[in-house]
Amino acid sequence: MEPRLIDKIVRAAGSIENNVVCEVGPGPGGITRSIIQQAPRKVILIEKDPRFIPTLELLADACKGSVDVDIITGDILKTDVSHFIPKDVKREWTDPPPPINLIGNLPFSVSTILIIRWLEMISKKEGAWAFGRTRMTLTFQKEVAERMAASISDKQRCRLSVMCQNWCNVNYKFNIPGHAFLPKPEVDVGVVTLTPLKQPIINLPFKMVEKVARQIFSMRQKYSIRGCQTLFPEEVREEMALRMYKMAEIDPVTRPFQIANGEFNRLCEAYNEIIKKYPELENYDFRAPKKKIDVTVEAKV
Ligand SMILES: C[S@@+](CC[C@H](N)C(=O)[O-])C[C@H]1O[C@@H](n2cnc3c(N)ncnc32)[C@H](O)[C@@H]1O
Repeated sequence: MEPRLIDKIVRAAGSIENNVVCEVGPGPGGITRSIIQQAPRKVILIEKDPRFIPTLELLADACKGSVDVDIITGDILKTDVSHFIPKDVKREWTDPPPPINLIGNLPFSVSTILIIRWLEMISKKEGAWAFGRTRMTLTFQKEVAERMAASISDKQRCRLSVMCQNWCNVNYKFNIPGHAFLPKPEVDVGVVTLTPLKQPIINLPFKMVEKVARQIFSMRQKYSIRGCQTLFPEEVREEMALRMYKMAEIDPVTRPFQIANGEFNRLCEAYNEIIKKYPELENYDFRAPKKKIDVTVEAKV
């Protein structure tokens, strides 16, 4: 990639001088060189492919004495970066973000899985988020970046938008044309920065928010209550979904992409109330092989 574009990705992270920078998937170190030039306090490189490690070691040797570089051969999906972050950079969650930056230009298939995994860690304040509201700068396929940032009524709005925006401030910085990369991807690239919010909009467990958002968006073009019904077994589906919409004061004919995050909050809170009352419904999974659950709605209301 052109040096100008590499610098642009690093600059999207803001000032990284004196920060601890964790780069995921450095490859032969294109972005790493640009990171090192900004005088960070420490650089942590996590690269899965051992063939790139000797080049990264040469790079680390070249800046010995000026920047401390840790090289970890491993899969970011299985690595807890918190082990490599100095303890003194820890901040309270409500403080401004700690001087830590996670930066990565990973294959698209990895970055999309990674952001979901990281959102769950943010929700639990684990890993890099045990140090406070650690910021991320990552590249995604342009369409995925657009979905992450999509606001209400945007045609790209989906479960990923609700999930990302529930735990983070999503800042879609800019696009990089696919032809700027080697090998050339078929699609353009979107650079996104995410800063965890002090308070999530929906303050409920990650898995529950994910389940409600997944089912509601499962029928994108239909009334949102149709997708919501799939949160419940067939016998009680219509009754329970209607109850959920009444409790949340949402019009059942609203389409999924027209539901704002605050309204999702009311829907998730209503779902939480319903499963507190009917705990046997909590593990219902529309996608699992069918089995009958004994719920007598009338008797329990
Ligand atoms: C698209 S290349 C980008 C290289 C470099 N960051 C750049 O921008 O020029 C992606 C890099 O991520 C690495 N990678 C892929 N999956 C990974 C994973 N799960 N954990 C860590 N690194 C990974 C690949 O080996 C490769 O070096």
